[in-house]
This record gives sequence, structure tokens and C-alpha cells, in this order.
Amino acid sequence: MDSLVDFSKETQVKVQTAESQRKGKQIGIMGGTFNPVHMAHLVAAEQAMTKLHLDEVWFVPDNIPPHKDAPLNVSARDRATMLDLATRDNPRFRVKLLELFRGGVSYTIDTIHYLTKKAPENTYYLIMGSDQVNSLHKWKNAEELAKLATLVGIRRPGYPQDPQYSMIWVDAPDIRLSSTAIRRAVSTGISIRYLVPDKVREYIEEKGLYRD
Ligand SMILES: Nc1ncnc2c1ncn2[C@@H]1O[C@H](COP(=O)(O)OP(=O)(O)OP(=O)(O)O)[C@@H](O)[C@H]1O
Ligand SMILES: O=C(O)c1ccc[n+]([C@@H]2O[C@H](COP(=O)([O-])O)[C@@H](O)[C@H]2O)c1
Repeated sequence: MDSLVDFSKETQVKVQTAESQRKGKQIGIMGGTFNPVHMAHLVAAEQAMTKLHLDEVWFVPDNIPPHKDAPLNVSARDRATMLDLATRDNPRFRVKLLELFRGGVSYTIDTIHYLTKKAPENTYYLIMGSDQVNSLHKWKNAEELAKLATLVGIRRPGYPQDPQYSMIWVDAPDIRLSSTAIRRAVSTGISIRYLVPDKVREYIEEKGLYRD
């Protein structure tokens, strides 16, 4: 199966059905800690955007991630700047800092409430890797979230698909990459060229991020 062009029958039917009922703008929401943003984030967002015919994808860096215990060691400003550098050349990618401005723990339901109140005419698609899909039932008000947003899953190597909610699966190339791996590579002096956009790599080098 060619994951770049294949689109399962089931997903095609869901997309076509959804397209006939579309209203407002179709906005993909890619939430994450992005510590740092890497190629798999960008590929997932682009594949979901083009295959589901979304108007834009908004990257929403979290302030305090709800389920991550380890300290981030990098400022929110640095994470947001790297996201900006990574997405700047894509006219349909946007970085939205609403969770940073809201402060506190970044629950996705609060973000979706805010967005659906501000622009109720839009449709919001929550894009997430299969690791997040599998733990979605532990998120705050997950049931409600699944009603307010369309859930979009991207297969992630090492995390078999085990959805508890109805969702659209988008085929994207399997990329075994994580921010953890990027941080480890930098701290041990291994190259991250081609794993993150060049501008992000240069920023990490200039600011001396993730060295220890
Ligand atoms: N390699 C990947 N393939 C598919 N989805 C991914 C991949 N890496 C991250 N994602 C998805 O991107 C979103 C943001 O992830 P996040 O910022 O936590 O990156 P991460 O690589 O998982 O970070 P960390 O290693 O620090 O936990 C999540 O929905 C996650 O599932
Ligand atoms: O709302 C929740 O309860 C919740 C629990 C875990 C993760 N999330 C969101 O999922 C996104 C990815 O999280 P993370 O920790 O993998 O970076 C990010 O936007 C988080 O705010 C949200």
C-alpha cells in the first residue's frame, strides 16, 4: 500500500459525507508541546490538510502539557519561535499562541470551547498521532471533545491504532521520530539535519538548546 496516495474506502466515504455538510472554514488543529517541532509533525499536518481538503492547519503549542511530567527545560517563547520558523513558508500553516496566552495547564477542551465560541461557523479537526488517539479517553471531557471536533488520527510507529472514539484516519508515511529523540541527539552531539527544518536546527545551535 502506498501511504502517500492510498486513502481507505471508509475514509473516502467519511470525507465525502463530511464535505457535503461543510460550513465555514475547515480548520485543522495540531496541538503539541513541540519541544522541538520536527518533520513528522509537519508531514502529519500537511497530509491531513491536503487529504481532508482543509483550509488551514493551526499549530497550537501547549503551555503546560496535561500529561507530561518531565520539565520542558526550554521556554515557551523558544518553542513558539521554532514553530514559527518551521511553518513560515507554508501559507496555509498558522501558529496560534492561545494556550500560551491562556496560561496554566493546556486542556484541549478549553481551546475547542474558545474556538467554537469565537467562530462557531468553522469546523475544527483535531489532528493527533496514534499515541494520543490511544490515550484520548483520559483527556479532560473527552466525550464532549469528540462531539465538538472531528478527530483525525495519524498512525505513529510503535503505537498500534486503538481508538475509543469515531475518527478519520489519514494515511501518512510512517516516521519514527519524536522530540525526545531530537533532544537526545543534540545532547549527544548527533546530527539532526533533515530531522527538523534547517531554520529550526540553526536556531537550536545558535541558542545552545538541548545541549544538556
Ligand atoms: N512521528 C510521529 N508520527 C505521527 N504523529 C506524531 C509523531 N510525532 C509526534 N506526533 C504527534 O504530534 C502531536 C504533538 O506531539 P508532541 O509535540 O508531543 O511531539 P513528540 O514527538 O511526541 O514529543 P516528545 O517526544 O517530547 O513526547 C501529537 O499528536 C503526536 O501524537
Ligand atoms: O485535554 C487534555 O486532557 C489533554 C491531555 C493530553 C494531551 N492533550 C493535548 O494533546 C496535544 C499533544 O500533547 P503532548 O503532551 O503529546 O505534547 C497537546 O495539545 C496537549 O495539550 C490534551
